[in-house]
Amino acid sequence: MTSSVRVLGRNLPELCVIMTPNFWILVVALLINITGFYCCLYSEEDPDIPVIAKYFTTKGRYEEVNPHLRDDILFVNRSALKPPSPQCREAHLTAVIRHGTRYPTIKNIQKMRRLYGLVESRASGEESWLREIQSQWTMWYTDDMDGRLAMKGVSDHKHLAVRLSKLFPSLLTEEKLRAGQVNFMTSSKHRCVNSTLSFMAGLTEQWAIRDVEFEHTLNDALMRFFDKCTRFVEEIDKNATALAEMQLFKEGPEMRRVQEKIADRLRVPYQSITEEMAEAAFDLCAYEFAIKAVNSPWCCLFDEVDALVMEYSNDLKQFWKRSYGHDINSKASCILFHDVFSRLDKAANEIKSGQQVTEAVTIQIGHAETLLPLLTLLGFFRDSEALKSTNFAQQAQRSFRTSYMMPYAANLLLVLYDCGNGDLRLQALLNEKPVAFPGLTDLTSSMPRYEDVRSHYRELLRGCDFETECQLFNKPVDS
Ligand SMILES: O=P(O)(O)O[C@H]1[C@H](OP(=O)(O)O)[C@@H](OP(=O)(O)O)[C@H](O)[C@@H](O)[C@H]1OP(=O)(O)O
Repeated sequence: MTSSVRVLGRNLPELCVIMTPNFWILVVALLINITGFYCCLYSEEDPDIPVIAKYFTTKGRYEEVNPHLRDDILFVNRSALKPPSPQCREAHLTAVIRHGTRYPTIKNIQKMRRLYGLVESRASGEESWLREIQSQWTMWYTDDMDGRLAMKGVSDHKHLAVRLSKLFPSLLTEEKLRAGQVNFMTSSKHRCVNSTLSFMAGLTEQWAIRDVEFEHTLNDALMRFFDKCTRFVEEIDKNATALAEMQLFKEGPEMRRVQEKIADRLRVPYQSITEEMAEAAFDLCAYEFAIKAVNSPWCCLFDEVDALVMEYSNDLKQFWKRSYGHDINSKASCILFHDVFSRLDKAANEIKSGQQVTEAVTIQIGHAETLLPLLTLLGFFRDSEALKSTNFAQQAQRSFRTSYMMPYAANLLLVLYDCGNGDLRLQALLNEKPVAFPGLTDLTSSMPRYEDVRSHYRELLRGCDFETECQLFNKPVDS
């Protein structure tokens, strides 16, 4: 991706049409050198997309993980599914989905408000992006927004529903929906309930269904298992030392340099740009883009080097609070793991006994902290080395990158195929892209036999007891 510069509020290419490119490049280079004039970068692909949009971690858009959707939000590629033989037919779909694009939580809105006050009153400079913040932009986020679903989040789920009905045209159908063979389960949080209603609306609008309303069940035991797991609550959620690596990185040299560069761009004292202020600025850039599709002037406070540091800081949070950092993080999702496989087993047994599959589709809508522990339990995105405060440089090519795994509306799909003669296959898709089960190399196809998948996870299927794992013994963290 090439970058271009925005000078005096206008895109450089527009200015270049009247002079030879070399002349203008020289002028800009001189401007930067003489005045320290910081130009805000944007991508040549699309000036409305911040160059740093690919580093927004759990506050990133689904479209950045599936760029083809920027042009056609309803595009699907069924040929990517590749069942091992033409006689295979999809028999059951379980989808564990994160809610859609949301507003910031109240704690972050308050940080953003403090940052805006600082920039409005103390920053100085003639840069167009700074003048835009100080004279045009207003702090429009209010405390009552507190993590609620944004309108973009409604369309995230409406569009996802339509794409899944196109991806699985014999499963997610109007007939099955009306027959009660499509079940909806959600976290009780408003963003998840509203995402569920949006997903349903995507289907009912597609099929012009107006004569019936469909039910959904609130199930926090499954969708918010982390709240119910005593050991997680006591040893991780309430224990600041569980996130020590994240905290050390936030106080370390890489983050300090980001803070200094922001202070330099704003021409304010270094001590006024704390790590929290840097995080608030990064969040403002991410939320303005995710909610309004705007390449906000706040994004001009970061270059790509800075964004990689901010991304790693949030990946450290997710790694140590929701993933491989502590064993209980993923073991807390045992209850969801068993729920998913119990439904797959039920469908498999109905197929083997020649019965109709009673539950064709289950849509389960939760949070990043619902999906990430489950992906961890299944072994996805595990690196050889843990993410630490001291190995940022070595982790540049890590697979544990929440910008890729966990955007708004992120989803894990498990599709059971009946290939005839008792041959059942199971395919996993993450964010609509087929993924192999980690460590399960199936020689015949990308779609392993269901029994091979069950065998691969036999220890978890036999054990992984939520009550046992979540009991608060005196055993040390990570045992
Ligand atoms: O930093 P914030 O307050 O945004 O963190 C949120 C979580 O957002 P995330 O860290 O995943 O970007 C939010 O997860 P979500 O999937 O529901 O968006 C979580 O529900 C909320 O409690 C905050 O998590 P935290 O761990 O309590 O900071």
